Amino acid sequence: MGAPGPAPDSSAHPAPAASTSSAWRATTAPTRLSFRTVALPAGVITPEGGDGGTGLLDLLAGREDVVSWVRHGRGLVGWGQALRLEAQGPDRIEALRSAWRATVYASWWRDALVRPGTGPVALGTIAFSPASAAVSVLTVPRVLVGLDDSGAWLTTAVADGEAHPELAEVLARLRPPASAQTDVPSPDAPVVSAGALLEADYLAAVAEVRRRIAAGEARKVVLARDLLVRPAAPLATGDLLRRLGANYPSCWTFAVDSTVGATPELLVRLENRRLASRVLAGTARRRPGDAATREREAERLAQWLAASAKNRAEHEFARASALSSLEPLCSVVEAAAPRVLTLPNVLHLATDITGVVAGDTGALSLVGALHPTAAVCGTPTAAAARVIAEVEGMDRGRYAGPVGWVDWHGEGEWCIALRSAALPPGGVGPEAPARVFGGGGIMPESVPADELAETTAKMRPMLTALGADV
Ligand SMILES: C=C(O[C@H]1C=CC=C(C(=O)O)[C@@H]1O)C(=O)O
Repeated sequence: MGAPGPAPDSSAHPAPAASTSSAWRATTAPTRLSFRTVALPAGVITPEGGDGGTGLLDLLAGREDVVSWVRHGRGLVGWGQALRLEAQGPDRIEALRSAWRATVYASWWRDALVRPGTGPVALGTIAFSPASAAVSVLTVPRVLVGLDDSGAWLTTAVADGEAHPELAEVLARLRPPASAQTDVPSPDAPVVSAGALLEADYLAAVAEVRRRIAAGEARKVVLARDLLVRPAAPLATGDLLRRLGANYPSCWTFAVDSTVGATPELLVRLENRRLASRVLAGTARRRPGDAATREREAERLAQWLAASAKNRAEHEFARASALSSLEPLCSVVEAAAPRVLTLPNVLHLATDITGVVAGDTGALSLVGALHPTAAVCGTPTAAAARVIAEVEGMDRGRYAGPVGWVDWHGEGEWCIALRSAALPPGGVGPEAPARVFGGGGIMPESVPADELAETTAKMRPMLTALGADV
């Protein structure tokens, strides 16, 4: 791996030291990129849009080929691709971590803001299983727009030696045409069909997992299913994301390499060596209805969930697996008492974890240590993964895998790709179905029909964004 070339100006940040162990280094020399971050004028991008400003997700109206990481209107959106790193197999997370580090080492950047998400950033989506046919990817968009409480910025990434686009040119493209701003849902319902398993087969699969748990093969197994959804008319990925962001503002509305969703589960955020994680497991499903009825129902469900022995035990497995993965990598880890998280479609038992990482452990190393937690796999991990592989009947692809972003010094934010879908390349339409996923933790006392209904409730964010009435 070569040493960095001459800095284009003295404000460029020095690159961190090169990685010494890397499957990546053996195969290819890292690409040299040039990044430039500039602050955007106040009011151009606003959390809610409107008032003369544009919301981050509004920038994606009508677009394919987008990336998104937005919560409460803040985060990152982008388009184009300056670099794509791919990996597969058991070492996929470490290979991506190492390849990104080598890329950063070879690259240059200007960034006077130096805030989380400014400067070099890659967004990633990682397959759930080491045996998956789906590739795990880190992608560097050519244009990335960010917004936090201090304001908005724009990062452009080009190959080293290539000119960055003129700022005026990019700013002119930041306001999509008015025609693209209006989301007109198709009046016709999408066609929804079974994925790997018919509903009856899923009920049988839950019963089979219960039987295996009773036989002592595992203590908890997270089983999932998929549906194929063909909207009546083509739907741009950017418009799908705007619907998800509007309906589930407290979730992370994400899109990376055609993996899209609105997830409530934070795998790990690393900022200034401090980490945060939010473990979710244990669910009560909400019914559609008017606001007042739903609010009363949510209070009742919250009490029920907090007292449910089955859900508390299910949650405890997930909480314990996250803590035991983090402890060896941290100088301090603390977990709050479980609480109830209320979302528009479901309620979950939630544990907030905070900690301080030891040494120079980065976000992707934490992701590698945490994945798969018992929130998406089960307990014990290897036994549960074996049962999933034998009973679920599908390759999960990137569903239930890590999704998020990493910056130049290895910090960033990663969630679990739940409430998600795999979109076909080129976007979803009548001939090109979205594959929507949902799962749930199976415990000895699980009732198959309840577990099936729970998966449907968890699919609701994607199904309604695709135009289905559930
Ligand atoms: C596996 C999923 O949810 C997990 C996260 C929260 C609650 C869960 C549960 O109660 O089963 C699951 O562990 C999913 O949404 O597909």
